Amino acid sequence: MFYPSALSIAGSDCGGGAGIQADLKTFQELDIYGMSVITAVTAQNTQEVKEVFPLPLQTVEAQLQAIGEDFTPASTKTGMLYSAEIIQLVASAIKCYAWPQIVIDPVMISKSGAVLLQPSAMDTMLDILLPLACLITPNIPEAELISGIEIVDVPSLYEAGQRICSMGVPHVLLKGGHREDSVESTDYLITRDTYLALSSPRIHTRHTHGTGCTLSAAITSGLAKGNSIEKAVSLGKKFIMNAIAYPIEVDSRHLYGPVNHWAYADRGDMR
Ligand SMILES: Nc1ncnc2c1ncn2[C@@H]1O[C@H](COP(=O)(O)OP(=O)(O)O)[C@@H](O)[C@H]1O
Ligand SMILES: Cc1ncc(COP(=O)(O)O)c(N)n1
Repeated sequence: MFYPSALSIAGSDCGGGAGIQADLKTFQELDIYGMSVITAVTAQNTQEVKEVFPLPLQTVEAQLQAIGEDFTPASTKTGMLYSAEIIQLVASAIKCYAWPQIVIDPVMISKSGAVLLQPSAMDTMLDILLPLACLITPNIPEAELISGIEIVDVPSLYEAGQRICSMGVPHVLLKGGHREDSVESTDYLITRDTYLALSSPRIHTRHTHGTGCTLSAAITSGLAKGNSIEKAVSLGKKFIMNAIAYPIEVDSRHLYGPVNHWAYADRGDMR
């Protein structure tokens, strides 16, 4: 019996709140052996993404190969992939090494407004990466772009989720964090013919940097431990709820402050 392991293929956030850093902190907190393939280095803090440096393709490919030749992660998540060329490398590695349980967090634009996926790369993501995944976790703006459906209420949200399922992925977790008018923050786990609503109280906070990364890493951790998608998503929702509800003040200058990666209440249940 091997120790559960997970891989994050994502960008680096030197400020430590999102990207690879958020993923590895989450894996560690959930007792998962974490690995990383870095696609891009960003110079960012809680206020802005100052610069994006996509890594040379050879550098990304070498990392994928090094992992593939020596490990089989029990589950893998993708975050910031930036370009069509990087997406092609990632999809090839997933197929070549037969990595199971792929979760796509289709990171496109940061909370501070920076482009983390070139618009021209979206079709490549949908055509070649999406069909390899068991779950995709778009926020509302991402789901609108992917599905072409404007989300104004629950029926249109459900329709957008089903449209994304019809593109070749069995589960869509459509996250409700951007619905600021609501008293609850509800995420919807959508399949071609069902949906499950997962609600938590909406918290008024500046600490939302890295929420999507942290949630998808927590779900990926749950999958690595052998949970079903439904159970892994519900554990992930619990993890992010606590990480938002009990924020840490690292510095008073923060704009979109980080979440708290070690703040969940019921550790026994998560582990
Ligand atoms: N203010 C908030 N209060 C409670 N939960 C939130 C809040 N903002 C986001 N969430 C939760 O954080 C997770 C990430 O959601 P979201 O912010 O929509 O994603 P992203 O970071 O990709 O934009 C979801 O589970 C969402 O419900
Ligand atoms: C490297 C990297 N990956 C993902 C995000 C998205 O996180 P957020 O939407 O909270 O800014 C980010 N800012 N940086």
